[in-house]
Amino acid sequence: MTLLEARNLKKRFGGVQAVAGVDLEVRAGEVVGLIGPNGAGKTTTFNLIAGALLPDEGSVRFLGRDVTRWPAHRRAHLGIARTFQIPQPLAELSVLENVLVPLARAALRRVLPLGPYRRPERIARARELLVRVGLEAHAEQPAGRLPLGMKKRLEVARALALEPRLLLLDEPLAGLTLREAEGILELIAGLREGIGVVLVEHNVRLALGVCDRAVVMDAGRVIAAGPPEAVKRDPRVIRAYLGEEADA
Ligand SMILES: Nc1ncnc2c1ncn2[C@@H]1O[C@H](COP(=O)(O)OP(=O)(O)OP(=O)(O)O)[C@@H](O)[C@H]1O
Repeated sequence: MTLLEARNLKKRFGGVQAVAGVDLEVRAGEVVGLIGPNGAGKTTTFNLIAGALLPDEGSVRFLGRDVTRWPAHRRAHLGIARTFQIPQPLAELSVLENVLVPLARAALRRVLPLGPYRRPERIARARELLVRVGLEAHAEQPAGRLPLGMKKRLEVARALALEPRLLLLDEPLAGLTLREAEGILELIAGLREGIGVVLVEHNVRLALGVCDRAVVMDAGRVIAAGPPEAVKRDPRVIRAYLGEEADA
């Protein structure tokens, strides 16, 4: 089932054509890697899908509806959740409370009786989400004191609390040690059940290891798209990545 269909997206900032006609489709049950070197236009494309930016041209359809001009919060209500490259937890609150906040928001959206903020079933659900992302042992700690790798896991739990159909992950591996990154990749691989995931990542090798389909961008355009095995052998991808692969 197709969740997201973006067609011919274009976005210009002054003299820079950041996105120059991008098509992107995401189906339920797949992780799509949106890959490309620095400045390729990945973040801009991500923001056009999340609704943080509006395109100059092109369209975004989600669950069969045209959401091209919708603001981010309306898209979130319809089922598009995102994480941020730099995690922004409510630092003074505990890890558990950080998940309770979006759970209360999701209840509000579904017009369920909101009840007290800490109702037992909501706490149970928050704990389940913490188990899912491997943070159950840290539930009572202040979120601000978690190391970066765990803050990124918390971001994922907070996004999952909104019960999204599409989860957008903005460079979840940025700034992590290789070991932390491998842990997050394992977590991402387990997320795809029933939902679509878009993973923005500039490390092509790591991203290709986890995605079902890769969309590779360079200079605002899609230069290759398909299963990771095919994309890896694509001469345009090899050319765009020669420098980067040498350092990776
Ligand atoms: N708000 C903005 N104002 C001006 N130029 C921008 C803005 N956002 C992005 N750009 C420019 O658009 C181009 C694409 O940037 P974008 O951030 O989408 O690339 P990216 O692939 O996500 O790169 P990175 O991995 O470095 O984040 C770059 O040349 C960038 O400088």
